[in-house]
Amino acid sequence: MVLDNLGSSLRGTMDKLRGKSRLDEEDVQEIVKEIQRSLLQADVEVDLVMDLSSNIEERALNEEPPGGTSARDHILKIVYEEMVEVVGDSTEIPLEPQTIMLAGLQGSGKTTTAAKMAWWFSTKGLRPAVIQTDTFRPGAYEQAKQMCENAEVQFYGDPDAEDPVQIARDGMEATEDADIRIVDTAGRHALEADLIEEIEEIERAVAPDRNLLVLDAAIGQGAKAQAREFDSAVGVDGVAITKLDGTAKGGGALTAVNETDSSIAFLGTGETVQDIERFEPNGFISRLLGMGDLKQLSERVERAMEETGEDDDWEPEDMLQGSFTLKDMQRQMDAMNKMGPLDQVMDMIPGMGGGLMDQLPDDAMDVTQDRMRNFEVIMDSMTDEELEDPRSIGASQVQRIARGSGTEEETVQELLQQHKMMDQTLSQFQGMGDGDMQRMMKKMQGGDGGGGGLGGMGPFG
Ligand SMILES: Nc1nc2c(ncn2[C@@H]2O[C@H](COP(=O)(O)OP(=O)(O)OP(=O)(O)O)[C@@H](O)[C@H]2O)c(=O)[nH]1
Repeated sequence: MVLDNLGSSLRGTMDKLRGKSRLDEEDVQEIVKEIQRSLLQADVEVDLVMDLSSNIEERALNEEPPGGTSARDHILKIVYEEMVEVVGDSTEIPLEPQTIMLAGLQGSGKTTTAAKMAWWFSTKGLRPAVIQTDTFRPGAYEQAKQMCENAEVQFYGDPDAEDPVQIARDGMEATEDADIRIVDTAGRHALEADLIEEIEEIERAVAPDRNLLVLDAAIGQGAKAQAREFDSAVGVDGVAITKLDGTAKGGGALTAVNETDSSIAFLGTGETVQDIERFEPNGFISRLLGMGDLKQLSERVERAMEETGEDDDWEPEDMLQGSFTLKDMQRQMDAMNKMGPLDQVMDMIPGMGGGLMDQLPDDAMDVTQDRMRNFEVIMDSMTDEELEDPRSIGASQVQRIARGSGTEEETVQELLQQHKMMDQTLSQFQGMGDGDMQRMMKKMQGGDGGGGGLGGMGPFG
């Protein structure tokens, strides 16, 4: 993902601050240097890197950390806030009738993004249409038509017409019934005057409510000049970054957002019409910095808690004291099942990103739906004593449980094996720093009140 290196290199530096309550000048300088190195490697433009790092340095040295905050959390918070400042809020895209024009360099992914956005709007209950004005690239018409078919959205184009401005006008008329009209334009270099004149004319013809600049995440230092030119020609209200699934550096896109004083609207993460995400700045930066996507996690947890209900007797801390019983596993499976795969959930917890899950055996947390269902039936056939103390289950009990649950003895063994692996895995998390895990488990239980789930937990708590 974009700027991935920043997260990992920063985490290494941050980890050295564990246990410290104050930052000295040397700490701050080391961190700032690390940030500069990562951003420059990711192709973020030099001036932006310098501005960002000097803001971070100044705040880290002058701001008093709130009482009880560790040095590490304090600097993380500052870095986070400054990065969020650069990417800005998500571009406002109201769910109401509107026209959006896409502009960008050749091959940046405009046509693909047009169809993806149309699909996205259709999932929100709106009726979108794509208007294809690209007469320049042979194949653009067919590609757009095909993708719109896949997305099951209306499409307008005219493979025989030559004037993109006329196509745009005709397209607006032909798609009158649509709520959302997405106007795709030909790829152009912003520094070529005639091409810029053409997009200005299309803009006048369709009078869009907002213009999005489509940028390939791999765009490097050229991003700044391109963004500036498009902005002065038609005005850039937001940016769609494409190809984030590749090994792109992403820094150019960040520069463009900063240069046009706009914000990110959508992220493209693949070639099919569904590979689009609405940009969400907090989650994006949290993940970038390896702090976990707290907002997303809290939403998932809250949803799971609503569905699972609470269990007052259960103390999540018990799991971290090494007494992870089959009953705990039952509850965990239930909650995790509702939240999504455990490795993804773990990735969203602060301090747990950083490839920690990668170090675990692949199947340590692999409880698929089918197995889960089998496991549930098996556990129903166990006595309370067996659930509390799985080690007491011998060969004859395995036989009995298998018969009682109508499953194979092998499956019962598998369950016991799975439990053992989860138990071992959890014991690795014991004594984790900063109480992150404990707090998260407690919150997952809704144990300390505060309106449910992780909602009340600040990212740096
Ligand atoms: N992997 C990946 N490929 C993408 C993504 N978005 C677009 N592409 C691919 O990038 C290539 C160019 O995308 P197009 O949508 O044709 O780009 P365009 O900006 O319309 O191109 P022009 O009309 O030439 O300006 C195509 O092969 C797309 O499949 C993405 O998010 N991920």
